[in-house]
Amino acid sequence: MRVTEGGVDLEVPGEQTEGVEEPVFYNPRQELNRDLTIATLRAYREREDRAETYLDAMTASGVRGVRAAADGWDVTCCDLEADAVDLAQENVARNDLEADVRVEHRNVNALMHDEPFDVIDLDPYGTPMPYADAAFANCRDLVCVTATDTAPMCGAHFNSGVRSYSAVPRNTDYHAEMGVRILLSALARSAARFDVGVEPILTHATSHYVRTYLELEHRATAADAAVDELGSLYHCEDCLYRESDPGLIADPLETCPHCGGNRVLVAGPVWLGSVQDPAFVDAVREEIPDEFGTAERARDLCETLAAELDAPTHYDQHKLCRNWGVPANAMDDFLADLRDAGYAASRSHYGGTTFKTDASVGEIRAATEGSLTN
Ligand SMILES: C[S@@+](CC[C@H](N)C(=O)[O-])C[C@H]1O[C@@H](n2cnc3c(N)ncnc32)[C@H](O)[C@@H]1O
Ligand SMILES: [Zn+2]
Repeated sequence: MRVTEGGVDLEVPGEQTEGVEEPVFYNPRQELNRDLTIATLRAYREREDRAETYLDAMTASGVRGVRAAADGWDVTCCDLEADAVDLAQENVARNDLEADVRVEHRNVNALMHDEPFDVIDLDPYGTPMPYADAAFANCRDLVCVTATDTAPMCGAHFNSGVRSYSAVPRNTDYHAEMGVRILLSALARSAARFDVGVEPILTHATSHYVRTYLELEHRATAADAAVDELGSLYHCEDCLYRESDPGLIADPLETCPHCGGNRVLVAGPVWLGSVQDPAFVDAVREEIPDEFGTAERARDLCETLAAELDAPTHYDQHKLCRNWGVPANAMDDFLADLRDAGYAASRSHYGGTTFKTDASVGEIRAATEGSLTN
């Protein structure tokens, strides 16, 4: 099957569906992820012009590497599977690229330990954690990470999440964001082992995966600063009250300060810090050309991300209203009530009914209750 994506031509094996036994060499549902990757690489190089080498660590069809090479990056593609390596080589040859692209048939962990790269892109099936140490030990500037194991990360598959992320994830109404913060916590701790500090400059949770871009600083004090961004989340299952608590030692609430209930979940260590650099996200948005297949969605996503309030968890307006036994009103009116009451509030990219605010659940109720009656 012939596919064109982002201006490059690819041959990929016939019809492919995720979850079947055949390996998925090319997943069209990840086009938004790849379009944003290319835009991010462009924005990053604008800012850091020394960045030249890009490792497409799990290349499959070669699509990321070919697209990056077409943009002038010095690319190495790698895959463990011989079929993928053959396919990637064919796709590199098919595109008449000016730059040489190397395709390695190796376990990428060994490759990453052997040579440094400016940018490393980890795009495995499931959790990226088995590759994190080698990436942080040897990457110079930027590590890009996809994680598709959302059920473990968000606490729905609890034991698997604990094993993969050495943390306690909890299944809450902000499950995708729990996944983001569990993933970032594990990545920050992996990097810290090598005296590397991470700063997430772009992060999104989109249709069953999380994607994050971590800028690295190779200094022990930067690693300390990243570890300082970790902490715990306490979450009341009854009234949806939540609280964040910085530091690696949790001091869990015995009862909920809002409703007095004792069904308080504790999650952590999670990343409590920022997950974007809004100015960088704006720059990424500027690098998305109309020709990209997901241009409109990618730009909308960047716009929402850049405007998203920097708070550790989001709320779902419908879930709150259901809990309160009142019908939900228009999101813009709801957010306007919060702002009129003096709170910061924004939409969030986790879904059309989600928002962020610095108000507590009780304060949200009080600020919006006038507009939420039948
Ligand atoms: C999700 S696919 C990659 C998709 C591709 N990056 C894209 O955007 O279409 C994961 C790939 O990782 C490869 N892989 C798994 N473990 C690996 C390892 N240790 N080293 C290198 N490649 C590996 C698999 O063979 C598979 O082709
Ligand atoms: Zn409560």
